[in-house]
Amino acid sequence: MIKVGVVGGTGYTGVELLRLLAQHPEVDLVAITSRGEAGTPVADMFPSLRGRVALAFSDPASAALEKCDLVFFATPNGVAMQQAPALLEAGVKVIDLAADFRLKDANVWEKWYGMPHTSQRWLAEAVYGLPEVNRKSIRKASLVANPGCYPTATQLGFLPLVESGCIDVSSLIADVKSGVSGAGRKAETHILFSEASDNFKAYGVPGHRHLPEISQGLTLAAGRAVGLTFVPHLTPMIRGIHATLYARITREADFQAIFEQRYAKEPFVDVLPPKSHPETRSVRASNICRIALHRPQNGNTLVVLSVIDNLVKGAAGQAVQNMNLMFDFDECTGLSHVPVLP
Ligand SMILES: NC(=O)C1=CN([C@@H]2O[C@H](COP(=O)(O)OP(=O)(O)OC[C@H]3O[C@@H](n4cnc5c(N)ncnc54)[C@H](OP(=O)(O)O)[C@@H]3O)[C@@H](O)[C@H]2O)C=CC1
Ligand SMILES: CC(=O)N[C@@H](CCC(=O)OP(=O)(O)O)C(=O)O
Repeated sequence: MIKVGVVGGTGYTGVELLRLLAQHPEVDLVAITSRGEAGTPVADMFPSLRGRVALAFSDPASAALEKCDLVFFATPNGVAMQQAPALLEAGVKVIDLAADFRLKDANVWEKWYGMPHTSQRWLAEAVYGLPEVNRKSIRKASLVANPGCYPTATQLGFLPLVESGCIDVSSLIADVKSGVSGAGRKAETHILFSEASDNFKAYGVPGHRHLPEISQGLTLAAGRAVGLTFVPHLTPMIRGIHATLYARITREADFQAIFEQRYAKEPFVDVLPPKSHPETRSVRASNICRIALHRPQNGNTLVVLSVIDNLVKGAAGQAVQNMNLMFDFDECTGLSHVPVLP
């Protein structure tokens, strides 16, 4: 068993982590922090965890996190880069669910996140936690930067094509929809029930902070700079991401076979039969990404459909998958739930 702490246990990714960790046979949860709720039993705030998590929230300053083998940060952007280095220097492994260690260039980080990076040493050491790309490095990492939710669905959908050399990587288009839990648990007007339900809108069209993260990953996969148009949308559902991805063919190939071969050994990527239409509810509460490929009217545009649960493969589940790799557990431990319908 490993001793695990969670910094930021009151947000949606925090409680999703607790749901998964409470059922993980190799994990002993020893600390869950909240500054605002210190002293409150976790199960008082989240009755779904009654009988499964006996801890109370503790203040991060007094939580003895340095006694853990692994600490997850499920905190807003900018927190882990301040608090994780001391733990890492004490030999504790860290997985950050926020964006602090995702962008390799500190100038790009500052441009998109509006604050200087305070831990460039650990930024250089961090491994981007997309197991389908970096499995070997994740196994040896002390610090894993867990990918964002839109970047997970988008990169998994584009990767086989970008790696194949058979598409024009300068004209990629990602039209992606997210459920409202993607915005977190904080009180904000645009995610009030009467604003977000029975409504649908694009946002961040001039530039969203996941654009540089997706571009960074696809550029590495392509071996040259990619050109990407990324448009996120807010949909009136709670969980789920649906990415509709467009790529122009430059060389003919059996694209369905390319996808099937690329993900043949991936436990959490399911390539559907040709012409399928994956639904977000087919992955709800699971760590699975389902992908389907289309070639409308046999033209020269490929359309890839990629769905995930933003809180699981897009956040907490992928973080547990990374933990399994870092501690040499079976990669699927604690992650074999069947999706929830309806
Ligand atoms: N929602 C999603 O689908 C996804 C979210 N993410 C990322 O995961 C991270 C967490 O998001 P989400 O779960 O929505 O959480 P919230 O942002 O709603 O919650 C943040 C948590 O962090 C704690 N916290 C806030 N500030 C500090 C601080 N300075 N020091 C210590 N703890 C702090 C809060 O508790 P308290 O203030 O009481 O200490 C709370 O428990 C974010 O960076 C988000 O971008 C990533 C992928 C998907
Ligand atoms: C629907 C919604 O609002 N989604 C969030 C992105 C999800 C997220 O938390 O991303 P990071 O981990 O990179 O911060 C947004 O667009 O800001």
